[in-house]
Amino acid sequence: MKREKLASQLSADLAVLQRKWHAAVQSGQALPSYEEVMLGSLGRLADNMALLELSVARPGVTRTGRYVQQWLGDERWDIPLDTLSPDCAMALVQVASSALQNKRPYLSTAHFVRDGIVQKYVLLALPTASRWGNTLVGVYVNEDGLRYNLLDAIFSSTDDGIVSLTAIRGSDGRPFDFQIVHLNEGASALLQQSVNALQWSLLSGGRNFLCEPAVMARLLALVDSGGQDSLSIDTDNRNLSLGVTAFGDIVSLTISDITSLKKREESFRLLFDGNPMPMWVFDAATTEFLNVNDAAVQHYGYDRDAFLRMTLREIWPRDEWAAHSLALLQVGDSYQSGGNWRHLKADGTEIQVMTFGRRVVFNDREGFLVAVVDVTERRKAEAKIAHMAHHDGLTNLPNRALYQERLQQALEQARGGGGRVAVLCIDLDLFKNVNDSFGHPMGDRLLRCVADRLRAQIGGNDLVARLGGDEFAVVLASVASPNEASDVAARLIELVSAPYDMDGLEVVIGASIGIALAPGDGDDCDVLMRSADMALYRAKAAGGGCHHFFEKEMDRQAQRRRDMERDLRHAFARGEFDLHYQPLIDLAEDRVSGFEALLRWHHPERGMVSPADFIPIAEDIGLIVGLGEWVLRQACLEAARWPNDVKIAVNLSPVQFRSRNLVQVVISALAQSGLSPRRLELEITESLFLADSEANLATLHQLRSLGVRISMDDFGTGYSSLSYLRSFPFDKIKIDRSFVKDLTERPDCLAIVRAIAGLGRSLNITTLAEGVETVEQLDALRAEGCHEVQGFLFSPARPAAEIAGLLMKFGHAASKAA
Ligand SMILES: Nc1nc2c(ncn2[C@@H]2O[C@H](COP(=O)(O)O[C@H]3[C@@H](O)[C@H](n4cnc5c(=O)[nH]c(N)nc54)O[C@@H]3COP(=O)(O)O)[C@@H](O)[C@H]2O)c(=O)[nH]1
Repeated sequence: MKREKLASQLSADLAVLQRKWHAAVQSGQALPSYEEVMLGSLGRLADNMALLELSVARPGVTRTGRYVQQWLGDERWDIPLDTLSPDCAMALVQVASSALQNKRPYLSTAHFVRDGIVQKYVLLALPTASRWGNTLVGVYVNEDGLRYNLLDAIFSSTDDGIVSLTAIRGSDGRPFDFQIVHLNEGASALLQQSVNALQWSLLSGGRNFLCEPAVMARLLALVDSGGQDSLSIDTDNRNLSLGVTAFGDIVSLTISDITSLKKREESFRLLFDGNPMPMWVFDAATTEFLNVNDAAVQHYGYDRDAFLRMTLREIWPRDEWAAHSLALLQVGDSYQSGGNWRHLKADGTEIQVMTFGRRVVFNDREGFLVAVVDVTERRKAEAKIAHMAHHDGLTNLPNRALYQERLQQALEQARGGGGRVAVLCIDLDLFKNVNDSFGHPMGDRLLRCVADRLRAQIGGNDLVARLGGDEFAVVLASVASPNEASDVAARLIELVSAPYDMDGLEVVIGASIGIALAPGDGDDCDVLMRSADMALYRAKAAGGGCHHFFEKEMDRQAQRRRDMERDLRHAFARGEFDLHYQPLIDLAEDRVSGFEALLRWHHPERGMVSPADFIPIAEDIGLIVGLGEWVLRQACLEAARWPNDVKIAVNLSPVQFRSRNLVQVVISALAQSGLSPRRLELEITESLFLADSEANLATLHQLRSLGVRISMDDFGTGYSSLSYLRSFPFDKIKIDRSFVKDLTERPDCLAIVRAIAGLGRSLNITTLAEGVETVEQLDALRAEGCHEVQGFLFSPARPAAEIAGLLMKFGHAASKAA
């Protein structure tokens, strides 16, 4: 019967039976009666029915229709289930049990294999109750028409080729050819011919790889010997694997395309053998090396054969045997060594490695494929970087970071044990001179020598560090008393001050040391270091070559200085600065020849702060550059309002020269104010020549070439005032007021003033005496031939608003007006 017809009859039968069952159910009863459902009225359907009784000692099929008898292959009635074929028994029991459990009809399907053919059956179980009180299940069984060949299904489910051959024997009884009796689609694809073309064909007449004489010979040999064989065939860029089994004259072939597998193997081999990273496979149980690549042979230095006779243990340093073995026991299917392991090379050198392993089967042995990264150089570099992070590159002494770490530790220990810690800040005296005179390479050598001497003295828990430049520091982790710290400081000063032999050149420097103690001078690193720094400042101020302990007063001074710095930074924006002007008197003409602009700071709380106090601070914090520019512009603007023959003198700080745009600022101030350059005098001090004098001289020349006049202020107070007169053509020398002050009482001062005035005359430089307070001083200066004077005798510096009055007062006969 056609499948469609079978299917429609099947669904009609199922519908009838279910309707019948439901119609037979009486109200109040769980199951309909057996008699109602099964007896009398089933007609054609009775052929497909089996009656099951499960609730008895030996469950079985009590009645069967004709169709069911064929299905069971058993025509008896009352067949115990355990004597039925298992597939039928299981299908019946499952559907009947489900129906009884649910107390309603239960539909199920089952597949059965008969003569290699798979058939699908539908089973409908109808639970009923017999009048004798037992339950009986009627099971309708019918085929749904779907059948297929099991072997074909299996064969076609694989891409592998399956071919059955039968040997053809000649008259001599020997096999000489084969006929293909069966093949699947996979074989057809691999042999590149259709199933129809191949089936029943002779291999001898074929054109595929099975027909190759070498293959045929192997197949024929196997017919004789029986058993199994396997062949590898490379054809048409494909790698094929042939499995052959002979049963008498029947030869069964399985053909697999292993091209991609081969490629994978090849890539693996390439990855392993040609890998620049050392790799090996070792046996998981014995740790024997099963394979090693060229990189491993080269890197470790064992020759391949020796390597393959070794176990892992032989490349482990003895002290790591236990740790290595334990780690191996704990690895899973893959591992990556967390830390570094050490391995031994053939020449006995140790390397640090990281290993990456994966469990593999190699030549049928369980093992691990391992890749090794030699991190020896990386670790050395890391160690070097770590060292560099904590050490000074020049002297190899600990640096500030390590110093602070150690100081912190010492403080914590002292806190716990009640000890005392001393911090010694060391600054070299005269080191700058060596650097300036002999150059930086010599300076560097000297620093290394100093470091060596300090290192030789400071050891144990104590530490000496270089903090930068010529600054060193010592932490004495435990000192019994301040005296002990003082003794160490004195010893270090003596040590550092001993002469250094630099290639036959004797170099002498000194050292100053500031000492701070904890507890007392500070409880944490920063405070303690600051305290030691303040003490060092005091030692330096005392002339160097000595040590000084921190005192609380230093802290107060430092605080005052910090306050001043803070206030100074805001003073400009708050408009707290002002310029006052002090008249300069020309003695020959007896009139005001100009004014010196002097900066004033009106502090909101402190009142008037002297420039002598705040200008050095403004210089230190770099504020003087902006402030000096403001002074210059302001003074030029003011002077532009004065008569044309009245000059303006403006003080310049050496720091302003460092800014390198001083000339531009002067040009701009002149242009902005319209003041003639001839009316501007710039006052500089000798300190300008102490550093970078070449550049500063060049700037001075540029300024002078603008037409601006240059005065040397505070003349006579520096170390080599006279020599500076040779280096630059000054327009004016201002004789320092310290000489003027005692002019009339001290012959030496008079002699100095006389000498400077004479110098001025012979070099054609105007001389001005500062700080003239008395008529006697004025007379003496006039007698010595000074050209100009300035001082309280005439007027202190006054605000701009009073200039007109001063000019009026001293415009003519100034000396008389004073
Ligand atoms: N770079 C800059 N320096 C400046 C500026 N303004 C001032 N200064 C420098 O500050 C120092 C102190 O100045 P100051 O307190 O203003 O003192 C000046 C005069 O007031 C003082 N003077 C003048 N006559 C007398 C006197 O008869 N007796 C006496 N005891 N003092 C007197 O001398 C100072 C002027 O000195 P000098 O500059 O050397 O001519 C001082 O060094 C100023 O230079 C500035 O804007 N920039």
